[in-house]
Amino acid sequence: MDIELSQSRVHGRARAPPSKSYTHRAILAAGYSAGALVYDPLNSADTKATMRAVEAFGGDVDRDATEDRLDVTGFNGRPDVPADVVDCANSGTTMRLVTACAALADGITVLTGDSSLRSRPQGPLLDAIDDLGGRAESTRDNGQAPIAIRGPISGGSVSIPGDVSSQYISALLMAGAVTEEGIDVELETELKSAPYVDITLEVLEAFGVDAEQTDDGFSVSGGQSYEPTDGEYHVPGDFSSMSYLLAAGAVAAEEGKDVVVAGAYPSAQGDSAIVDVLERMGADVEWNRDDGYITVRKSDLSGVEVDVGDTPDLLPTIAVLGAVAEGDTRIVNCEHVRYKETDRVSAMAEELGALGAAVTEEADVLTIHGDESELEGAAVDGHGDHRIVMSLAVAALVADGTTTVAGGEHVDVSFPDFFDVLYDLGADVRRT
Ligand SMILES: O=C(O)C1=C[C@@H](OP(=O)(O)O)[C@@H](O)[C@H](O)C1
Ligand SMILES: C=C(OP(=O)(O)O)C(=O)O
Repeated sequence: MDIELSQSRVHGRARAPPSKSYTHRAILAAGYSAGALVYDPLNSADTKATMRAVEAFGGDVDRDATEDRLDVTGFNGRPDVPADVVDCANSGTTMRLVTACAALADGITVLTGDSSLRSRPQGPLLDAIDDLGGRAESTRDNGQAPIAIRGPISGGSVSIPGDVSSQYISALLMAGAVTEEGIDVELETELKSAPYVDITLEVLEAFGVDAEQTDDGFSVSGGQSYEPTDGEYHVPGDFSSMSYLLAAGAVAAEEGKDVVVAGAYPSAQGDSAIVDVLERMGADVEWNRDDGYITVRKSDLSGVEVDVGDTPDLLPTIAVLGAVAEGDTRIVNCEHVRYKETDRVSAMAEELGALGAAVTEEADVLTIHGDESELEGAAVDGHGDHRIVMSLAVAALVADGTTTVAGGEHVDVSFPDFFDVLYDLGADVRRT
């Protein structure tokens, strides 16, 4: 589906969707338990893949739309061997978290996904499962899905690189809690995307599971049970999704009016750093942490340097801000952002370039030269990636004329009603 957007001004109040990262973990943690209620879940293509996986392992996930809740019957720490191949669709989080869960089952689980997911790196996690006494193989022997995992593992110690995906560590910690021996993870390199492991630790704690950071990595003891307080868990709002709405306000809010984003309570999400990035760029932004909302007005932005080591998902949003700002915006420490649904470093360089931005791409750095950028409406491609689509839609609000973004349907991965929210804020947006 193509989305046509014309230069627009926006204002008003919006609510960001619930956090994708917390929802995945809450659904799987509820699966590891005897059963739990997950309130305010994100219902999106990616989180549905995790729901399907919990069902494949013998659990059950029922959606109660009136209560905005998922009623999860768990498999109580002992996943069945799935009766069929598990399709993780476009979701890296699902594939990684489910790989470690599959290693607990007494048999073989086969995981696959769409063509994007089948090109993303799984090798380090497969090696870790092997080292823990299971068998894990890529069917094409290239470290990518489809993958086959044979369990059961009983825990142990393992070392793993930290600079490919933090999801490997989250996966091992979640599964390790219900092994006999527990799992110690030693990091072979510096950890990228570290706040996502903090999110895992926060959800584990909410489900009564102890896990901790150690001098050289992370550790979880075995023999634990997942039991959330009062049998329920509440998912907070998603700061990665909020970043598009905040960026829209910063570059395109109507004169004298603001964009207010609700659902913004503090949590372990590294992507709340978007507020700090906007402030550093000179945006007029205020975060009321107690009441959970962020207010932003249009302001003149200046280029800054941003290290996205902890916050890879912010790269597309920051790149768009950079194209509107004065001077250079240097996004550094971004090599791991190439291992996402698409290579987001090169996708943003290409598509912002098509809109008239001047961009320099290096292996680990993306520089947007705001002074040499004049955004003009054009036909751009979302590269089948929800974050590329949403960030290009923000760029389209300031580009002269009309922009067409191909692949608008991919927002269903993390923010299914993104275009409705943008429309309600006043954007001139049409599905074609
Ligand atoms: O664990 C998670 O929920 C996520 C971790 C990050 O991936 P990496 O750890 O692979 O960088 C992030 O990019 C992804 O959107 C969600
Ligand atoms: C990379 C992302 O998710 P995942 O790794 O779960 O596919 C994302 O949402 O930007």
